[in-house]
Amino acid sequence: MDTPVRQNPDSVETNGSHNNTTSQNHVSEIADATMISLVNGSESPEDTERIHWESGRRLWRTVEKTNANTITVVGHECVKSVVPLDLLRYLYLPRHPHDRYFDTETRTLSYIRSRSFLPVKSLPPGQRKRILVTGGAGFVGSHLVDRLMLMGQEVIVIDNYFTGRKSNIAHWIGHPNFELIRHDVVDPFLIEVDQIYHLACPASPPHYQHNPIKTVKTSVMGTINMLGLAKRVKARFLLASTSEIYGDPEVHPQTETYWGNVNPIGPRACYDEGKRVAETLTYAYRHQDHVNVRVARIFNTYGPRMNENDGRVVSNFIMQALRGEELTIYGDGSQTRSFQYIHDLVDALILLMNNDCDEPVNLGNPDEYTIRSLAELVRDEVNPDCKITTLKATIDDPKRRKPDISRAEDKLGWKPTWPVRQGIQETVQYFRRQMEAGLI
Ligand SMILES: O=c1ccn([C@@H]2O[C@H](COP(=O)(O)OP(=O)(O)O[C@H]3OC[C@@H](O)[C@H](O)[C@H]3O)[C@@H](O)[C@H]2O)c(=O)[nH]1
Repeated sequence: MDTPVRQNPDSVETNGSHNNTTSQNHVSEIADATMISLVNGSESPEDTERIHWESGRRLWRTVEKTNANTITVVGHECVKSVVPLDLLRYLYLPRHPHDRYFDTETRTLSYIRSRSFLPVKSLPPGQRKRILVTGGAGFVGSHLVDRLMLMGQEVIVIDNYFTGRKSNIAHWIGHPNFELIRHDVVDPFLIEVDQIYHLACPASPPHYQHNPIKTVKTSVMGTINMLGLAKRVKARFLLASTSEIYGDPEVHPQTETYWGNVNPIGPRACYDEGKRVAETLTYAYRHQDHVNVRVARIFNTYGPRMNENDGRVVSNFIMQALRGEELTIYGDGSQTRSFQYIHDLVDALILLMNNDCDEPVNLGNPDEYTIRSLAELVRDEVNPDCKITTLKATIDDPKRRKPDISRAEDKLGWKPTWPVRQGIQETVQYFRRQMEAGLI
């Protein structure tokens, strides 16, 4: 049951568990089309994918990969969340930022109004849902929004931009299926919707510890407000909970039946206990008021659109390596985490929302790494000359963390498909391009 922790990053294979190969033979030639090249993983010409994009119409083709393990689509047919990866990458990994131009001489940014939107599925009215995503401008929220939009759903985002950014979802502003509202979930909010993905809350330890009272308020009052809304409009409610509810776990790997080991007065308590209460509230509304609820316990997740100054380990290491700085390990680096790529999480969130399972479900990648081995992996990928240094350990830092995902496998038919190295490569590409574009 307990598989070995990765010590040597070279042992990370791009093993072929990913299904996702697809062939698109739909080729169109448009003389004046703007061409966007999207490159998957290696930048060899055979691996190039191209989108032809013209006046609101996307006419596209992908070149079949020579490597059968390459991921070219994400999502699950049973919930109609399947989307070609190149479309998503167009949104978070454009060769050139499509809505802005940075003048390096004057250091000014010119924003260009988008000419057109990526095509979204046209769903019959009976199938199209109105979906509220709280925290939809954040890292996880914005990827979820992209997927829901491409699936043809009607999406309403509320965000107070404490850690979220308008630029994460700017590409949908003005779309008839999309609405963006600046709102803090601590205050009540009324709207007619069918589903609520409740993600709003700072998730990185430095961010949630910055104002612990506000973090508790966000978790508790925000969740009460959204559950109250779900009750009133009879919407299905999904809570983004966290592996942090297990605290510094004494059970390894962590199953959903484990009650956790949380210091209630430590610096992490505002988040850990806040989310524990959020879960308590969710099941209280289920039992007392028959609200239809789902609870996702999200383990460490990384990917493009993390804030460069987020403070979490993956973005810290990548930014340090890109800047040629020392990679900072807190403590001796023997603590472990299991890292899941963002697309795997979005797949699972949509599956869970549309599944009958109303028990908490762990969502994470069980591939466990020591923090030191992660530092070595990032260093080797980005800049082998970088040094790795150790700093003081943080208080109450969990020593080991790894999800038992049997319930997700069993109930949702889901398991992660992105190997860590591959996700890291794509995240590095993202941050590199953000730097090149002068955005960070
Ligand atoms: O620069 C750094 C940053 C972090 N770390 C260490 O790396 C490990 C992971 O730290 P992170 O801040 O990325 O994430 P944590 O696991 O502590 O918390 C996370 O848990 C799960 C999610 O719900 C949240 O995103 C977040 O709270 C910790 O041991 C931390 O001390 C470093 O060694 N160096």
